[in-house]
Amino acid sequence: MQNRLATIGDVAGKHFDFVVIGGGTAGLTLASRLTENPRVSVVVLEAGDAHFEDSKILTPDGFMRQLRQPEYDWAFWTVPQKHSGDKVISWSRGKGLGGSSAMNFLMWTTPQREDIDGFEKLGNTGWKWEMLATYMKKIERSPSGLGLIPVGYAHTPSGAELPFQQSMNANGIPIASVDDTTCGSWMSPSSIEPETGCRVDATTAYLLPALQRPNLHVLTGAYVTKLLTSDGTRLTAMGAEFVYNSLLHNVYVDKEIILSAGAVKSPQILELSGIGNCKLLRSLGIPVKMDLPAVGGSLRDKVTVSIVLEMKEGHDIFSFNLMANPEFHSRLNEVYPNATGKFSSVVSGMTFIPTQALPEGTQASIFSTAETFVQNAKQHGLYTKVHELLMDHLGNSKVPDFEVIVTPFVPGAPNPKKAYIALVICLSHPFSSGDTHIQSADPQIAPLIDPCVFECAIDLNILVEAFKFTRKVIQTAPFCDLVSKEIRPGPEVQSDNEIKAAIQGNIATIWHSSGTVSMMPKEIGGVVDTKLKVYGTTNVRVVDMSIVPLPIGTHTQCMLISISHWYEL
Ligand SMILES: Cc1cc2nc3c(=O)[nH]c(=O)nc-3n(C[C@H](O)[C@H](O)[C@H](O)COP(=O)(O)OP(=O)(O)OC[C@H]3O[C@@H](n4cnc5c(N)ncnc54)[C@H](O)[C@@H]3O)c2cc1C
Repeated sequence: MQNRLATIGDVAGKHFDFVVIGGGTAGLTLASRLTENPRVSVVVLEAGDAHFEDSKILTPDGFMRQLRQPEYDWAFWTVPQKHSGDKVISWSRGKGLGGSSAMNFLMWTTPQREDIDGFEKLGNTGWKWEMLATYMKKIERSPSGLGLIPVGYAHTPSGAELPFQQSMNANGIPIASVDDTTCGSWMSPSSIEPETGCRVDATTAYLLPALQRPNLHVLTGAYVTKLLTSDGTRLTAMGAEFVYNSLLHNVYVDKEIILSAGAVKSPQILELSGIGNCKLLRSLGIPVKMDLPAVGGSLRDKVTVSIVLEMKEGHDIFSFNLMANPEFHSRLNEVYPNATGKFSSVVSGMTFIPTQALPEGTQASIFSTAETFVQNAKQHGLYTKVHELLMDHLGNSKVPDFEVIVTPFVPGAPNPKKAYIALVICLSHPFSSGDTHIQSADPQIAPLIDPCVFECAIDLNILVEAFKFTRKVIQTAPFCDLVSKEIRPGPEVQSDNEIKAAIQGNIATIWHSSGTVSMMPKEIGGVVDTKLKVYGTTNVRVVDMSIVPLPIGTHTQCMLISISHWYEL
């Protein structure tokens, strides 16, 4: 396969109809779609390596060995978060072919109708759930679908998922079964090959079946530093500049440049190309090509806090540390007689919960914080259309406000022979938003990432209540019978203030960054139009998570791959 990749000689100084920047989730899906037409030539420039047949990628739990490794992960950090005691947050993004789809947790969830319909309510005519739903069905290979992504259930869940679901149910949360809401408890499907149990990412699903096409050229190790644009009131991209083996090269485009470098790097490339906030660009000595102040703004990600539990022995709960330990394999063979391939941990249990499912007093406290937020934001002229939609979500019992994920992944398990489960509590629709901007004209210097976590108090309030609710579920049968003790943050954390401090001190993200090149009308902070074209340009599009203008309550890969199929070139 490696020898089907392009060489620098195939690309440098050459012309292509389409130049796709970033061979990640969206980029490879698009490149595959575009080259279905043999008359169209496409080059993909990917900064990272190919990683073909790499067990850290193919084995579902291999991401534990990828996280923060520079070969696989851009491994960014945020700036200190001032509403979380100046904590910096690890901000992983996949590097190499497949991008973040090669290092994600494989969870496959279709988006909530209201999330996608929200795109249209922001002024993006035509972006409706029904249209996207057609593509969601087409991309899945399942008993009902003929698409390229096999979607199914992993053979080896940890064993904690069903009892947790039953305890959720005992606390009023239904087992999810209906189509019009994601709310409820689910066994999560994964993007996984049923026979081998291997990960399926954008490389395996989209690139490999297309790689033999003579009109598709993929160059790895090609780090794009800027777009080459003509001058004029409407910018036209002539090509892109990239570094390969420490040398600068150009590639030229006849039709369109498509930026698919992800929610951090796509805005970085625009700013390095002189497209962004003119004041910032001038301050860094970058010639301004297009004053587009919203580039890099509206960054949102779903923050999380975890409750880590040590599980009792003798109940066949298999966390990552046990699954990886050969001592436990004979028991695993007995418990999972039909499992094929290597034993590998997966994330299978998730529950989406609206605040309406919480006790009445709790709901009242959340709504009172929300009202205070709205009043303050309106008073200071900071109340946006996005906030308005998030308020609608909060008031809608079909739309989840938080999620609890049962994960068997606890890095540094204190006792390698015991099972540990982390319940990851995740905010579904953060109100707080921040930005990511370049801090230097040097493309090798990482941009600053400031998600402004908890700037809106309502986010912290929801997480505190979600934390208390999750603890109640942990103490409910049958799940409580499996738990030996809470080891993080620990039973001493009880009052609201103690819980707040524990959340602020342990905050993480679920890596669903979006919004930094938002699709919205320009007047309200948009960077791309409904055809995903950058305002003021004739041939620059952005197709990746950065265009998603609202936080999405579910996991993002299914939605993004559907978008990459749907949008018209
Ligand atoms: C650790 C982790 C776990 C996740 N878990 C899940 C999950 O279980 N389920 C789910 O649905 N979603 C999950 N997600 C989110 C989901 O995977 C992402 O939202 C999605 O894959 C992002 O796709 P993208 O195309 O926007 O960017 P990416 O897939 O990240 O692609 C961007 C590509 O551009 C390349 N690139 C960047 N800069 C340059 C440059 N200057 N020149 C050339 N190339 C460049 C990168 O190397 C990368 O390959 C997870 C994400 C992460 C990071």
